[in-house]
Amino acid sequence: MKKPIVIGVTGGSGSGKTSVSRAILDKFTDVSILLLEQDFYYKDQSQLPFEERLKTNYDHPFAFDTDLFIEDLMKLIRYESIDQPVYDYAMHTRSDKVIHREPKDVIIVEGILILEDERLRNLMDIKVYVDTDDDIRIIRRIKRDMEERGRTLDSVIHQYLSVVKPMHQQFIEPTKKFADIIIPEGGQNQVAIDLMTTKIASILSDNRQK
Ligand SMILES: Nc1ncnc2c1ncn2[C@@H]1O[C@H](COP(=O)(O)OP(=O)(O)O)[C@@H](O)[C@H]1O
Ligand SMILES: Nc1ccn([C@@H]2O[C@H](COP(=O)(O)O)[C@@H](O)[C@H]2O)c(=O)n1
Repeated sequence: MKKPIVIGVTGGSGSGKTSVSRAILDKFTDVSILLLEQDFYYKDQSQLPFEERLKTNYDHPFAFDTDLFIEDLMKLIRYESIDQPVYDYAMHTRSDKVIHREPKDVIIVEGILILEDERLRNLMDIKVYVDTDDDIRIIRRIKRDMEERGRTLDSVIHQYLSVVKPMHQQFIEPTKKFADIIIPEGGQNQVAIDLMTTKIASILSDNRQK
């Protein structure tokens, strides 16, 4: 039976997962690809006061609504559409909007903990870990969180040292062993992007001949 190709792209925060995923996406002009970000599936916390949401550990598997994420991914694999939740980083909760997404022949699933859950891993055809040094990741994160996610320098540093770093070591780094491909230094690794693109094109061509 026809089935979309599912590519998982993981790595630590700021490693370049989104940049790698977009670089792959940009390589395909004639095939439309769906990018499904795990971050959109952070649990809804609208019932909690804002001050309480600040205390959540966003780098622990419990922070995600993984059942909903799997449910939506399975629908896309069955070529059914989904209403994807939308996440607001400044408010630390889901927004009341959803985005209607149509299924595609290629799905890129991207996020810090996508290889942590065995059920998710089993849905992926290719698993990629973007491996970037911790110092580079924290520098990128400071810049991004201050420019795009409404954070202060002190809050980014405090969150990194108290939560992001230990959770990375406990939950994210160990998932490297599940990866088929480990890409050093994120989005600028053109050789890795080209290899991935060639592999995806070859699977697509095989699928068309079936
Ligand atoms: N190879 C790279 N060189 C320089 N900056 C990069 C590179 N890859 C990503 N970035 C920047 O670092 C930040 C985090 O990258 P992103 O792809 O969003 O990482 P992730 O999705 O893993 O958190 C972004 O602002 C992005 O523009
Ligand atoms: N309310 C939130 C939700 C998540 N985060 C942080 O986002 C990181 C994951 O996103 P990347 O794009 O960096 O992979 C994760 O490390 C969480 O700490 C947050 O700060 N606030």
